[in-house]
Amino acid sequence: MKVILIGDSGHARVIADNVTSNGDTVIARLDDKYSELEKRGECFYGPSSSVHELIRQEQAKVVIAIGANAVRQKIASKLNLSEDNYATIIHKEAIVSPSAELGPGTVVMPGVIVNAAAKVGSHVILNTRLVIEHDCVIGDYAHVSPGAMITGGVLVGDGVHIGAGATVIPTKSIGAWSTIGAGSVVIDDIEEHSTAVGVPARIIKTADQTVSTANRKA
Ligand SMILES: CC(=O)SCCNC(=O)CCNC(=O)[C@H](O)C(C)(C)COP(=O)(O)OP(=O)(O)OC[C@H]1O[C@@H](n2cnc3c(N)ncnc32)[C@H](O)[C@@H]1OP(=O)(O)O
Repeated sequence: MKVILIGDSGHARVIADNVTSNGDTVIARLDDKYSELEKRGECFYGPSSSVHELIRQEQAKVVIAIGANAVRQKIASKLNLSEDNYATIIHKEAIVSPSAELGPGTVVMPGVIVNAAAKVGSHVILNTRLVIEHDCVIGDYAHVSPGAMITGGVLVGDGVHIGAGATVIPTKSIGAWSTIGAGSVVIDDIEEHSTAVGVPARIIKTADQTVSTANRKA
């Protein structure tokens, strides 16, 4: 498979490694820091607007290789490609249950385990060595960071960022576009657009306010 990466930063370099781990080839790195499409060696570099031309010319699939969830969503909306135009990239050293589902544009890094009947949406990042346990549902544009442990039956909303090494206990829900701090342990449902940190995780920010330290539960 030929793959076009949208984005040309550190995250894109990691995804390029994932692509080549399977014997596939990155044929283009598109980023709006480039003004014109040009070929250097075997790879095209150019602005993201070149993507439509390259898909037609090269019969390639696309991955939006940008770490920020909201930016990934914005670019997907702007490109307006069909689901078929996106690749799902699974590193050869990840373990994905045959009964799990992964959406288009989703990337699965080395050492990840996705267990039975998990449903992972589109344009999701499942980062290095995390675990998504059985029956979890992970929304579109979510990013689960390295080493996180998402236990059985957890619901992770669209656009959620779960920090490195965080744990979510079984059947809890993380509302859309919330952030869980690195190393936190989520033992309660977390409402949308919140930031929660600590062990156990407590909400420190909501969509329209910052919860003062004094008001947080001990
Ligand atoms: C390959 C890769 O690199 S993937 C990237 C993975 N990235 C991550 O895991 C980063 C996750 N991000 C975090 O943990 C961040 O600290 C966030 C998003 C939770 C909070 O960031 P900010 O909104 O900037 O909060 P800020 O740094 O101002 O901290 C606010 C308070 O929360 C506390 N806090 C922040 N993060 C944490 C945490 N992870 N655990 C416990 N407490 C925390 C701070 O000590 C501070 O407490 P105080 O008000 O009592 O002083």
